[in-house]
Amino acid sequence: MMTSSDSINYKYLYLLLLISLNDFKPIICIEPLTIGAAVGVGALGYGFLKDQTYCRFYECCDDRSIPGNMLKLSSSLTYTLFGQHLVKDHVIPALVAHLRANNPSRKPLVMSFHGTPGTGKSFVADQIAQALYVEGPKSKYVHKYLGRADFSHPGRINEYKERINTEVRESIKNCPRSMFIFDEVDKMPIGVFDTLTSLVDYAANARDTDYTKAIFIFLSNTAGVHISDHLAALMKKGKRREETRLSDFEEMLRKAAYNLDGGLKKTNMIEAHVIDHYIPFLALEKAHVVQCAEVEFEKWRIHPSQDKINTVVSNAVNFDPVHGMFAISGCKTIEKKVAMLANERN
Ligand SMILES: Nc1ncnc2c1ncn2[C@@H]1O[C@H](COP(=O)(O)OP(=O)(O)OP(=O)(O)O)[C@@H](O)[C@H]1O
Repeated sequence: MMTSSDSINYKYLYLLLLISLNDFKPIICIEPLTIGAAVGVGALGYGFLKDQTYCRFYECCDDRSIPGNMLKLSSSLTYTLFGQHLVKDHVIPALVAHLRANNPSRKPLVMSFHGTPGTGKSFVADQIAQALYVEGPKSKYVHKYLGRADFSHPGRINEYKERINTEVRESIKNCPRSMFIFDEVDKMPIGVFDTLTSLVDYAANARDTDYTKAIFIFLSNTAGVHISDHLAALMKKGKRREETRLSDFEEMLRKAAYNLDGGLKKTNMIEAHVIDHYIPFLALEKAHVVQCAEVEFEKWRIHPSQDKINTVVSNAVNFDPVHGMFAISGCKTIEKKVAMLANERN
């Protein structure tokens, strides 16, 4: 049986129902938006957290994976690179200026390394990659091309141009702090870099991609002999090797790169002055090759006498017939010779 208090309760219930129905309308309207927003925020948050976690363990285009450790480079070049004072003196400041947060330059850094074989061009390029990227030269942001292997046929020049253009654009779009090392540039067909000029030049900074943070390094033997001749001439005049300066070689290198056969010949990259630094790798003398041999013996934990090291170097290295003081292949063959001797001992 229904009591009066029950009927009052029903009234209240009816009122409550009205209120909640009224309230329900906006809730019904708002709900899809609210759910959408919540899902969106959730997805963003998830993506952010996932990126944070992912980039903590895997390589990303960020400060953790690309620390740009110039102190590391400076110390590794100081202790491991022999006979190349010009490289130490100029490559590090060039990189430091380029990596500065408030770098006013509106173009990528472009350096061209020149020298005879085995003077340390690839060695230095690898050390730069090692210092800039946690993954070193194996970083997915370091792109290395070999003239002979990648671009050997003059008949396929247009294909090569297209490849360089596309790969460089895509790589920089993916990570503006990418590095490109073109080795054996002297073995590449003339004109192969022409399409690169528009990317590297000041005017070419596209709206959707930041090209200014990239680094390009060209390695070649072009003008290596000219460097040796000039160095020998300066030394004959009484200049010590360590007293030679970049200005003694720079203009000569620019002209030689433009005029001698190879990937940079007659390139508009030189005409447009987009190569910031021409770095000469001086031909190595016997004393430097001995230092390389010492390092290699050290790797095998063998400590031969100085006489023994001198003998190994004399047997392994040929000196250029013109000046008689520069090792023709620099330190290039020393690693294999020492490894062979070490294996014979074991
Ligand atoms: N100046 C140097 N100081 C110390 N080690 C060196 C030097 N030059 C060369 N080496 C040693 O010799 C090896 C071969 O040198 P590297 O490949 O850098 O020569 P390169 O100049 O690039 O020659 P190429 O023009 O033939 O490619 C290096 O890995 C390094 O161990």
